[in-house]
Amino acid sequence: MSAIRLNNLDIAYGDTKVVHGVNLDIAEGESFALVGESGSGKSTILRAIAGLAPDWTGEIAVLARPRSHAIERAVARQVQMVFQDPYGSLHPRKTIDAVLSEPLEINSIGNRGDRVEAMLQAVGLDRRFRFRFPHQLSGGQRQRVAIARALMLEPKVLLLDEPTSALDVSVQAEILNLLKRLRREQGLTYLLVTHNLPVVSFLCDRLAVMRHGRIVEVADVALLKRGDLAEPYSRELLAATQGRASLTV
Ligand SMILES: Nc1ncnc2c1ncn2[C@@H]1O[C@H](COP(=O)(O)OP(=O)(O)OP(=O)(O)O)[C@@H](O)[C@H]1O
Repeated sequence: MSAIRLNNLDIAYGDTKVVHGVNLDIAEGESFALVGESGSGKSTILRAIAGLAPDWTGEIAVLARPRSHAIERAVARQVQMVFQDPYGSLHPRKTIDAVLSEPLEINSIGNRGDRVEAMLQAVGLDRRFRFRFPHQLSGGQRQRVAIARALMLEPKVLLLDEPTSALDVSVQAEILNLLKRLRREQGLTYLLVTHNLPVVSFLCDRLAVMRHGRIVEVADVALLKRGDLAEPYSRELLAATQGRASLTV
């Protein structure tokens, strides 16, 4: 089954169309990357799938169900977003316990304490972090909390918007390993936006290269690793990273 299917998707901000005619079919369990130059519309596509960019036409289907333009609670339970900046995405006055309990409260899910502790363990955080505030955590620990929050409702799909680019290089590797493990353990589907081709090689099965709001190429990661992308623009992008298409973590 498709986890995410986009059919002839156009997305606009006001009068300006920034995504043009995008078609994508991402299978359940797949890890898929969107790469391309800044402003090419990658994050906008994630926002539209999450219901945060309402001005779109075409079709967005999540787990084979077309989504509407409204915020849909059923979709929100199945698709969660993780943002680049773990500093900005966590409320500074809420403890980690409050941050992780909130999605459970909103959805009237009980047994919250146990669920919060189990999730802290799943993302590799000691239980003593439970009643701390975000400013008492490192950047990497905060991103673990952001990932934990996204997973509290046991979604099928994570939309990851540059999830490691705000972190130190050594911490990036830890978070990438965590994402890889969680995907395996929980059978998650990832749609990841990144500028970092080594991250794509490490974490993804396929990628789409975007330019000016359009997809120019969809390829298997094996082709990226071999430096064998077909389109001239994709090859330029690869050359700009000086051939760094693999990452050792
Ligand atoms: N809230 C907004 N209102 C108006 N225009 C926006 C808004 N958000 C993004 N844009 C514009 O939409 C276009 C696509 O932006 P988007 O953030 O999707 O690109 P991106 O490929 O994710 O870029 P980056 O890699 O720099 O994050 C850009 O021209 C951007 O300026």
